[in-house]
Amino acid sequence: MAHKKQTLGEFIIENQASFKYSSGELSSLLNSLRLAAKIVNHEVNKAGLVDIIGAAGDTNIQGEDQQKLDVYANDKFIQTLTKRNIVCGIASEEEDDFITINSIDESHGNKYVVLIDPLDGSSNIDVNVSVGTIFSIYRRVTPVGTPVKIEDFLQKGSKQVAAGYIVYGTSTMLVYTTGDGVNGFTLNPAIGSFYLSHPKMEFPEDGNIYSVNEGNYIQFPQGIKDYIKYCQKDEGDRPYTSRYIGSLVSDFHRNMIKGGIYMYPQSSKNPKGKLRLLYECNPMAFLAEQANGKASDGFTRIMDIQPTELHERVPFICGSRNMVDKCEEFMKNA
Ligand SMILES: O=P(O)(O)OC[C@H]1O[C@](O)(COP(=O)(O)O)[C@@H](O)[C@@H]1O
Repeated sequence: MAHKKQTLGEFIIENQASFKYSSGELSSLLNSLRLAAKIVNHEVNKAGLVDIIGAAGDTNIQGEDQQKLDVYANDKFIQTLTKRNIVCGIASEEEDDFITINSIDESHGNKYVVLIDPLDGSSNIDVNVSVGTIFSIYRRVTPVGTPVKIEDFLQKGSKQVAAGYIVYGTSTMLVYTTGDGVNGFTLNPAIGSFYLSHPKMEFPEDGNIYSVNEGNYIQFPQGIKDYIKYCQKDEGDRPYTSRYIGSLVSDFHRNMIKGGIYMYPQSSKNPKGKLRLLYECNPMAFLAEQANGKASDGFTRIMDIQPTELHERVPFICGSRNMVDKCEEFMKNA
């Protein structure tokens, strides 16, 4: 029975049995993500003091300038996961292609792949606004004993076995699901342990917060424009409040606690939107659905979309169930 003050380590072990493939491997994998989160958190917290903010001087496959903290977080998560002989492959926003990881006995015996956005909200790193890490975990579909292949990563979101995020904000939290609800753990920096602070997190069915970069308004599809006008109309429980941090993890986290909707739609500049299906939208969609929320591209459930490329983008609408339904209604009627 989950209880407050339970550490993340204890919770992982205690809930291992409820996990479909209740072997210890997923628990060890979650524990290695827990360790990497602490290492990166330490660097994020002192970002202003050490030479870790600003551009790293390279660009990633998305053509974005890599920030030093992006690169640092990417290295730390990959190193931590690689050393623990659990994963057979990693895909990252900061890596052009997936990384094949062989098991220590060279038998390609590992069963899990991890997809990761090591540092989400990178435009906020240098200005001391909360950022995050997003992870998505699948069991491989190709035979154990063979090197991992692209099809192990291009699985529908509905096949995820676990997903979560770390938010490096006023406090550092790790929030995750293994398909049995969503739980949030807060890091006690004095002790260096994550404690269960937010058991069974749920999106309120309705909310009064909408999160979207209104700077792109004129480029949005008519349905989104109509929904934004609906949110702003002085009628009933509206106008809603506009809140946009510019870090998906932070906007999602706030909306899950208070009730709200986050939108990164397609636009004339980004015909497929900006966010990446595999390591941004799918994991947040899994969490949203496990927390009684909803996630779609305006028409299709995000976790039903069949991926075709590692870094593909999709329009993303996610949050309180009734608000996403309303937004979809406007999209369909536009
Ligand atoms: O600045 P924009 O175009 O509004 O984009 C902000 C969005 O892009 C993101 O930063 C994702 O991109 P990164 O993973 O490269 O940071 C989201 O966290 C955020 O919601």
